[in-house]
Amino acid sequence: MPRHDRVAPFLFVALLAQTLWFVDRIFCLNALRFGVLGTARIARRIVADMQSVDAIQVVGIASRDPARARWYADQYGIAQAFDSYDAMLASDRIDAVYIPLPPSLHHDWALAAADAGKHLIVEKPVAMTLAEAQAIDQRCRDRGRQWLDATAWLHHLRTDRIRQVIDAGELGRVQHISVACSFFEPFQSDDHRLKPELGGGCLLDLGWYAYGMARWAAGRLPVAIQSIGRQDRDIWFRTSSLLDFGDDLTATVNCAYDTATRKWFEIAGDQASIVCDDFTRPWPSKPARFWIHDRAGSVKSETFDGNQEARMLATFADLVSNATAATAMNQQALDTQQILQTIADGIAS
Ligand SMILES: NC(=O)C1=CN([C@@H]2O[C@H](COP(=O)(O)OP(=O)(O)OC[C@H]3O[C@@H](n4cnc5c(N)ncnc54)[C@H](OP(=O)(O)O)[C@@H]3O)[C@@H](O)[C@H]2O)C=CC1
Ligand SMILES: O=C1CO[C@H](CO)[C@@H](O)[C@@H]1O
Repeated sequence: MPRHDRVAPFLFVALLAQTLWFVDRIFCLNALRFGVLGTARIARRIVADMQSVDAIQVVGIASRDPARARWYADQYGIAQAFDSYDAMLASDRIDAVYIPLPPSLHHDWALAAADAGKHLIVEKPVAMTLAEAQAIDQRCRDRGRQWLDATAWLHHLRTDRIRQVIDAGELGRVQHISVACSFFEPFQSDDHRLKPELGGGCLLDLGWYAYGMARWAAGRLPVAIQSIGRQDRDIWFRTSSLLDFGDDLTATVNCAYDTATRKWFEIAGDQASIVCDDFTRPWPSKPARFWIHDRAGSVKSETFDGNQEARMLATFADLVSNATAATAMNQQALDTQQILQTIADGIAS
């Protein structure tokens, strides 16, 4: 056989593979097709982050108000505007939904999404109660759908590095965790954070980060919690808690709407402590960072690039494409919800 006859089939296959690769890149054939429920403020940022992830395509947005959905779609380059949340869930052009609704609506819409065969990313807090969060988890498992809470700091490269520092024993034996998250009064008019019926209050909002951070650092649920709190306008404006994780590990956690913006933690070991002053989201225009203070007083710092939201979204797309549940992340979310529930029940009684 002449040489070119032998080479031709290989050239053809290579050309075909390259063409398919280009078609896939241009038309995003394998991308996870996302729809967004509601026109939340946070969705503007997350939609932009979704649009930066190759494995994701934002194909629709739904609103209670069709004109608002249309405006939002035009403004943010989203192909389809849906006139209602139900219409979007009924669409077979949507594989997954992002749910940035007020907390009291997360449970019902997450169940509806899973029932409609959608994978889902639900904003924090996952739900109002542990029972609701567990129901979402169970329903997704029953329907073979993946879910994740949008707690982006857990996905930052910095967070992986902090875990490494702890696991490598650089802090020695970890004894105490301190966390504080706050900002001074929700300022948007009509903010769901100020409305008890929509799940308002600092405990579900900022407590999700603060108590969740303590659970993440400890790697388990506390065995006992003591809390005090202050309410204003029927919602939590401040809670402060002492958590006992057993085995001589404790934490103090504060979340509030009555102090200026704070988002810091310290994990203290018997050899050194690690301090981070912006763990929920890096301060604007600054690289993500932390400091390790050792017992001799020397300090070293590390900084990190990277977009935690984009990394979270890429992780989710990967989980869906591999049909793998986010088991550890889901457990972190359920445990966080359990801690918040215990605190709310404990202070209220
Ligand atoms: N991960 C993060 O960094 C952040 C997370 N969040 C979380 O995201 C969620 C949304 O917060 P945020 O962006 O402030 O929300 P917004 O108040 O800006 O928007 C919520 C959207 O929900 C829809 N909605 C449906 N029913 C109601 C209702 N009864 N009242 C009000 N809105 C309703 C509305 O869309 P429409 O009318 O178009 O249907 C509205 O635009 C919360 O769970 C919050 O905790 C918030 C900020 C940052
Ligand atoms: O999740 C969020 C990010 O942080 C904000 C405060 O700075 C919260 O209010 C919001 O709900």
